[in-house]
Amino acid sequence: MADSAQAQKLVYLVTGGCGFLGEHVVRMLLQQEPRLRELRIFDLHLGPWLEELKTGPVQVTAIQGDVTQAHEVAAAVAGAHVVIHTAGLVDVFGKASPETIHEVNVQGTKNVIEACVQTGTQFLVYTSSMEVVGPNIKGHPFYRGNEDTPYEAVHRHPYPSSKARAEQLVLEANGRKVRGGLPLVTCALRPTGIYGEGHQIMRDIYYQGLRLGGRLFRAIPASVEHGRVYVGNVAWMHVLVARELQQRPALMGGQVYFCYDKSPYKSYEDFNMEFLGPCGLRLVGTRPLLPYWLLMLLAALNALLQWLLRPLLLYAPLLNPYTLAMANTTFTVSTNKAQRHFGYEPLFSWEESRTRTIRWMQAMDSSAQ
Ligand SMILES: NC(=O)c1ccc[n+]([C@@H]2O[C@H](COP(=O)([O-])OP(=O)(O)OC[C@H]3O[C@@H](n4cnc5c(N)ncnc54)[C@H](O)[C@@H]3O)[C@@H](O)[C@H]2O)c1
Ligand SMILES: CC(C)[C@@H](O)CC[C@@H](C)[C@H]1CC[C@H]2[C@@H]3[C@H](O)C=C4C[C@@H](O)CC[C@]4(C)[C@H]3CC[C@]12C
Repeated sequence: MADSAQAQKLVYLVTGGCGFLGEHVVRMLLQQEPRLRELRIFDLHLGPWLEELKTGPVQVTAIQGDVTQAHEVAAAVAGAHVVIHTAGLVDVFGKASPETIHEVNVQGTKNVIEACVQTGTQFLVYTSSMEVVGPNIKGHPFYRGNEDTPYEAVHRHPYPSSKARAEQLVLEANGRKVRGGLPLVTCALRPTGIYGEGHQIMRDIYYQGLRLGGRLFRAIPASVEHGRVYVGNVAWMHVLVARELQQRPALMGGQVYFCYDKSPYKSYEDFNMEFLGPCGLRLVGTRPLLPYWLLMLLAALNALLQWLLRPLLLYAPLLNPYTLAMANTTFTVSTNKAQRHFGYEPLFSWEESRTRTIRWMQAMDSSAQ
């Protein structure tokens, strides 16, 4: 909570503050940012849990709004010192149209940038994604790369394309004069696959395993490493970068930082079993049970079914051509740029991250009984 020795004078705005990552960012700010006077939470869907936050010393303002509506964004941003922009449509399952994904992720980000410029907010942190880099459409591996590793970032899918364009807009906006004449200072954080309390995909995979009698069937070789990072550490990096951006604008302005911690390098499926195993699930097979060409055929059939059924219902399984290609392509990061630039160290160890996630899943499991 706030330290009396440090004046509580800053106003922060978190867009997407009721999402999986956003909620952790909101709670981390209230715990770790002593200069906070007001915390504004802007989201299309406000959570009931926000009410419990309004009893503390920091003024918590919940704002129901849409980032695609420029006037709503401008009203929320006006008077804020720092904006942390996490709001986005995270869809690789074909649930939303490409146009909607672009409208939210790109136009929404444009609206946030223009709101900062028009109202005089000087600091903007954008939640980007590993997918801005890859895996690319050619399936090139990115093995323990960093922010400077050369890689052919080529995207066709609406989601990574929208994140790449939004990140580019944020970085290009660095240095623009905001109202009052001061420069806008921006940076972008690129989480790899985030896990932890509230991760909807992990929840979906767990219930899929329950439906299959407690079993999951290996589809991806164990040798394919996929970067993962604990949500609490991603939230901590957002809080720290927002603070240090104010102190070191020349160094950090216009920069990108991968989000990382000590989570082990494993395949997507093996990593998930760190949490699903203690909840009673079993991963069948030491190597993929089906040949890759058959998986590709099944993924293509899922995509065809989704298209055929769309007028009647939303069919959006985990397996589609894009998710299969992603899961089957090594993408891991090994970097210390955030540590070098603003002293980032993970707040949660791998053991703590794993324990917290397991506890969340077991609590979910008991409520599902
Ligand atoms: N989950 C991951 O593994 C991961 C990895 C890297 C980056 N990211 C990025 O982190 C951010 C948060 O992702 P998440 O996993 O928490 O997703 P999420 O869907 O749980 O949260 C997104 C939040 O944004 C809100 N939102 C969506 N459209 C909006 C709109 N038009 N106006 C206002 N609010 C809107 C949603 O209501 C939701 O609360 C996204 O920008 C995503 O691209 C996520
Ligand atoms: C059905 C099997 C092939 C199964 O293994 C599919 C897993 C698949 C659903 C996930 C594999 C990799 C995930 C993505 C990755 O963790 C990074 C992401 C970036 C982030 O910005 C949004 C989420 C995601 C695209 C994440 C989505 C699920 C996977 C594709």
